[in-house]
Amino acid sequence: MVIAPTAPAERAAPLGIRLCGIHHGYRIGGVFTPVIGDVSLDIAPGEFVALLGPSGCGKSTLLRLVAGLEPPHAGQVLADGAPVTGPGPDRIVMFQDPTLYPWRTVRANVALSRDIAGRRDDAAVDAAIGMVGLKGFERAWPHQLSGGMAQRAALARALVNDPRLLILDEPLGKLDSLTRLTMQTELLRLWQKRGFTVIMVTHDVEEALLLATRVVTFRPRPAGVISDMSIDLPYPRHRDNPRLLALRREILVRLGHSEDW
Ligand SMILES: Nc1ncnc2c1ncn2[C@@H]1O[C@H](COP(=O)(O)OP(=O)(O)OP(=O)(O)O)[C@@H](O)[C@H]1O
Repeated sequence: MVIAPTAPAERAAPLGIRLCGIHHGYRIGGVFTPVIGDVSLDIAPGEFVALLGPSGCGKSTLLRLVAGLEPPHAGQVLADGAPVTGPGPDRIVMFQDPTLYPWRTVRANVALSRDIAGRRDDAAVDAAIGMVGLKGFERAWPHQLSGGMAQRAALARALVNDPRLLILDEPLGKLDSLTRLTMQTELLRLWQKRGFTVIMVTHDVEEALLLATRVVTFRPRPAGVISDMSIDLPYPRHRDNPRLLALRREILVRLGHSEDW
């Protein structure tokens, strides 16, 4: 297993997550529908874990449980051994849509979570903006940004509070393919530099294999783990690496796609 380089001493230590026998479901049209069925996973501090599975299988639901946005019906989510009972500043979620406030500048958007946390710190805001390459755009409004820049601003907002766990729900899903490649590199660089734990949902098997130390695949209705693979490939990874291509094929087959994909 490849773990991120050790974080500098002043950084908050990366968070370890343990999912113990998680069951969850929703009432849809008056009928209870199981969505997650007995999922257990152990995610070590500093790991970069990608979750893959068919649409609607419950990946985002699992992320919401880890974020503490809702409690599981059964089982437990533990963060560094302590039960997760609600959202916390150590576990930051980033969604597919950047959800920037249109009436706030880039700087004010990035500073927002810091303002809410009552920890005004101009240097931290500047550092986060610099880290995602938006220096010079602090005073821009969200409508003046490209899709990739808006997603960078959202990433800066996620990083400004020095998260111990970054929870990413298809964060690059709506970007064009070139911007997506740049953002993948950026995300990897930030993870290697900052050393936080990452749990990322993606639909892109190649993206999972380029970035993650571990790829977990799920079956649907209710979601259960099909496979859990450590990806022992050095960084930077190349999409045409034969080992990566073999893993890609293996994962696609496990997800029920034909071998000639
Ligand atoms: N708040 C909710 N109320 C009722 N049903 C919900 C709710 N959230 C999710 N579901 C249901 O739970 C199931 C899993 O949804 P979820 O968004 O977790 O899947 P997903 O794997 O992330 O899907 P996708 O890959 O398409 O984003 C779906 O059937 C969905 O209809």
